[in-house]
Amino acid sequence: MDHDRTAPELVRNANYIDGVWKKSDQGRYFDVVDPATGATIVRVPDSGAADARAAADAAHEAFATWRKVPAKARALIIKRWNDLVLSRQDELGALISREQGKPLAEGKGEVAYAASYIEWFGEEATRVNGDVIPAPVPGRRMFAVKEPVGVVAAITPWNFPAAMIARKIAPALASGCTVVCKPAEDTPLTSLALVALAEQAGVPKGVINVVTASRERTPEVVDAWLDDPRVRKITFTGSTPVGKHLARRSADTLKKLSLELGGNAPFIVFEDADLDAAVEGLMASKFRNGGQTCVCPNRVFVQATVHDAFAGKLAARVGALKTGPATDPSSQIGPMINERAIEKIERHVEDAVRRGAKVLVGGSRLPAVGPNYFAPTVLTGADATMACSCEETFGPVVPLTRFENEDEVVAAANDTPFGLAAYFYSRDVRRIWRVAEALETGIVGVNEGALAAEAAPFGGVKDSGYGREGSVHGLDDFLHIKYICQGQLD
Ligand SMILES: NC(=O)C1=CN([C@@H]2O[C@H](COP(=O)(O)OP(=O)(O)OC[C@H]3O[C@@H](n4cnc5c(N)ncnc54)[C@H](OP(=O)(O)O)[C@@H]3O)[C@@H](O)[C@H]2O)C=CC1
Ligand SMILES: O=C(O)CCCC(=O)O
Repeated sequence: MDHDRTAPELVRNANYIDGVWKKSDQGRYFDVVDPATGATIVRVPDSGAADARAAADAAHEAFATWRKVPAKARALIIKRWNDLVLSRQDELGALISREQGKPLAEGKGEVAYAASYIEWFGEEATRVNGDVIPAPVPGRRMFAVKEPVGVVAAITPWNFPAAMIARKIAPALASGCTVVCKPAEDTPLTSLALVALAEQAGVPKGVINVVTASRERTPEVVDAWLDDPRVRKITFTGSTPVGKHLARRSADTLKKLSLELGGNAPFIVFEDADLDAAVEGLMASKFRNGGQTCVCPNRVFVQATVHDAFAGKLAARVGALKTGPATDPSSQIGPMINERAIEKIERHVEDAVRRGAKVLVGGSRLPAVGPNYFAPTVLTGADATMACSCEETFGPVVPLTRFENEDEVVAAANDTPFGLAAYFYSRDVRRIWRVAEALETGIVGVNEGALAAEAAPFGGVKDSGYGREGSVHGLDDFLHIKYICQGQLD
């Protein structure tokens, strides 16, 4: 690490298994690369099946004792973890920005966001209440108690390397589960740093285990967990094809699954909207993490009567965005995560233009800024035949589609296999409830572009997955319900 101030104790280059920092069984490593420059930051273990099994062994053994630690004691450890994370916000923010590319303010913001989930689930740990059920016959006592499911495998993406770890590992710890985790190839360092802080906070050995792997070896690691009947749950955030693969491969051991998968969020601007507020909301939601967020608007529908006014205001804002590395505090859009991401964005823009869309702003790579940069882009004349309307672009591209009426736009918004988030702007209260109820998504933003909050249930429907993270529902998937029935004693 050259240009940031992250202390060496937070920049780990080892797996963490059974409370020990160790290299992989085979002694292999892979490079973690700075997406802004392509330079190697550090090398971490390229693990395989033996490392995955060792992690599962440790998690299984630790489960026997961790599940019995009183909820209040677990909550105190989680609270200490939260305090340590917040006390290192600047360093962790710099590390996130370094390996993931998001601007420094967003990197630090993600640390606070991650900590909010840790704090939340620390508090929720003490509220895992059961039921006393009225018995249908005299003398009988009936109870429903909640128990941790067991070892949980957390497979996390690169776009929010801290927040995704926090909102998977914190509820697991809170409910009494133990964890094996495999972070994305592109961003293992933040996960390892968070786990180093969990260790300092007093999380006992074996309760959290992290195994890093390159894209090539990831299936070997995850398959070892999928085949292991001791792993009782998978919590995954990432692409829909990988999520479906995990669901199929979990069938033989009937694991519980939480799948937070891709989106194709519609953002609808009705003619009765406050156009300036709609532009603000779109800027906040679309350009968060450079457009690499599963709840980012992917299709923007604007009613014909206000289309040109909205497009003009939006183009002015998007054209003024500053693209550059996290080392420059004025950067608002960082590099995309890797060459594959840039290629997908470029393919979507080229396809849209070939099918008749017009580039209002941007439209191409920015090689003068660096290898993985794409200009913030606004397209007009987008339609449902274009790749940018059917697939998640995951980049800073806003395709505008003109619409005439409410029925037409709701049908278009729902015309996708995905169902994670949707947004619309309107000042008509009757329309607000009608449209919010008609949209087939797990999350709806009404006159609001920034929806994220630890107290809110986050998750989708249809091909965007199932299960909810955060909120009072966020522990449900880590628990099962046991019915205890006591008969009459003489
Ligand atoms: N819902 C969301 O927040 C996210 C959505 N996406 C969508 O997916 C697209 C592709 O991104 P990508 O990073 O390739 O997403 P992936 O779904 O491939 O990666 C997410 C996680 O799954 C792991 N993984 C990949 N293949 C397997 C496998 N066969 N078995 C088990 N685990 C696996 C990855 O490991 P490794 O990194 O080592 O391959 C990573 O930890 C994006 O453009 C975006 O559209 C991506 C990330 C997050
Ligand atoms: O799945 C993602 O893209 C990360 C979650 C973003 C959020 O919490 O808003």
